Formats: sequence, C-alpha cells, structure tokens
Amino acid sequence: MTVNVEASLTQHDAVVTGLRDFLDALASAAPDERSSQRLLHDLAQWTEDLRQDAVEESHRHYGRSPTLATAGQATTPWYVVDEAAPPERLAGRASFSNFFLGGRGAAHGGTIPLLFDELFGWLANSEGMPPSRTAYLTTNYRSVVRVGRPMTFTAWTDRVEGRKRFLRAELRDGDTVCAESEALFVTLRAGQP
Ligand SMILES: CCCCCCCC/C=C\CCCCCCCC(=O)SCCNC(=O)CCNC(=O)[C@H](O)C(C)(C)COP(=O)(O)OP(=O)(O)OC[C@H]1O[C@@H](n2cnc3c(N)ncnc32)[C@H](O)[C@@H]1OP(=O)(O)O
Repeated sequence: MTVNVEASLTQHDAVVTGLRDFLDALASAAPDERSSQRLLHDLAQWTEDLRQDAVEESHRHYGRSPTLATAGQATTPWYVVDEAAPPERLAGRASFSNFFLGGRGAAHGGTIPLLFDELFGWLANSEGMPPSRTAYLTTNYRSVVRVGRPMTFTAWTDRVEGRKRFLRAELRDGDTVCAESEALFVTLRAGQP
C-alpha cells in the first residue's frame, strides 16, 4: 500500500503546516526587541481567540489528520509514511528541523523516541487493531541525527505474545543507522484509559 499523506490539504491541515513552519522560523531566528514585542502581542491575541473556540477532545482537529505528515501534529519531527503494511511494517522519510535542535547541529535526544513512539503508534493502533499503549520504549543512539538532513525510517512488528506486541525501528541517514528502538505495546483491557 502506498500512502500519499499530503495529497489533500484541508484548511486546518494548512494551519498546522503553517504552525510547524512558524516554530522552525522562530527557533532559527534572533528577533530584535521590536519584533519580539509585535510577536508577543499577536500571539496573545490569537491565544485569546482560540480559547474562545475550545472544544472537548473528540471534536478537535489537531493531531488527527491522517492525510497530513505527522498526523497533523506540529511538534513531532516531520515524517511521511511511504510504504505501509500495518500492523507488520512501515517505511518512510523523516527530517528534524531547527525546532528540534539539541545543540551543535544535532537533534535533541528526546525528540528521537518521540518519532519512534509515533511510528509504533501507527503500527500497533492501525485499522482493525484493538487500542494499545506503550509500556516501554528504548532508544539506542548510534550516530548523531543532524537537523535538516533527509532521513529514512523502517518500523516493524518483531513478535506478538498475547496482549504484548514487541516492535522495532531504525532511523537512518543514508546507509548510517543513527538510532534504533525497541518497544512493547500492550493491548488495553476494558476500562483502561
Ligand atoms: C498515529 C496513529 C494513532 C492512532 C490512534 C488510534 C486510537 C487508539 C486509542 C488509544 C491508543 C492511543 C494511541 C497511542 C499511540 C502512542 C502510544 C503512546 O504513547 S501511549 C502513552 C504512553 N503510555 C502510557 O501512558 C501507558 C501507561 N501504562 C499503562 O497504561 C499500563 O501499564 C499498560 C496498559 C501498558 C499495561 O498495564 P496492564 O495492567 O494492562 O498490564 P499487565 O496486565 O500488568 O501486563 C500485561 C503484560 O505486559 C507486561 N508488561 C506490562 N508493562 C511492562 C513493562 N513496562 N515492561 C515489560 N513488560 C511489561 C506484563 O508483564 C504482562 O506480561 P505477561 O502477560 O505476564 O507475560
């Protein structure tokens, strides 16, 4: 199955994409005092407007756009799934922009398991699967993930034991494996949040 996740951009998706670009521009800039004041003013106005539009979880759009990269979340490293054979395997492209910088050109270490948890969430909670949550997730940092580099990933189901799904993933820069992850997802019992 091929997934063209950016085929149709709705107005809301465009807002999330704009927010991602904004965060990246903010993280990359050193605005002067005047710009910071203007930004603060505009942000305060939008925060107030959006608070008036607050709705309960089931009615929200944010982070629930399967048509968009990162399912419509602005603060997850950018990724698109190019090959999907859930719940067995996913493959695609990722990139860590300046917003995810830890230091000296390398992505913040916490943002890499964030990407892995997303990919495992796709696999373990794909259509037809009972809901499950991460019980543990380990990450091995093999080589620096440089911001701005085009990366590729593969995530797959290693084995299933009853309610337990053991998942693995790799993040590569060309032929170099930069990070590997292993996780356990446990199927929720009735009544578990
Ligand atoms: C982009 C696509 C999205 C699609 C969305 C579709 C909607 C789906 C809806 C909902 C899913 C949400 C989507 C998630 C996506 C991202 C995932 C996350 O980041 S989730 C947040 C972080 N994770 C938590 O907050 C879990 C907190 N922990 C728990 O809730 C429980 O600990 C839980 C459910 C994981 C297990 O609790 P128990 O009471 O049911 O489990 P017990 O019965 O004790 O264990 C079952 C087996 O698992 C082992 N086990 C449990 N935890 C273990 C651990 N940490 N290490 C090793 N083994 C563990 C046990 O030893 C046991 O094994 P033995 O059956 O005896 O062989």
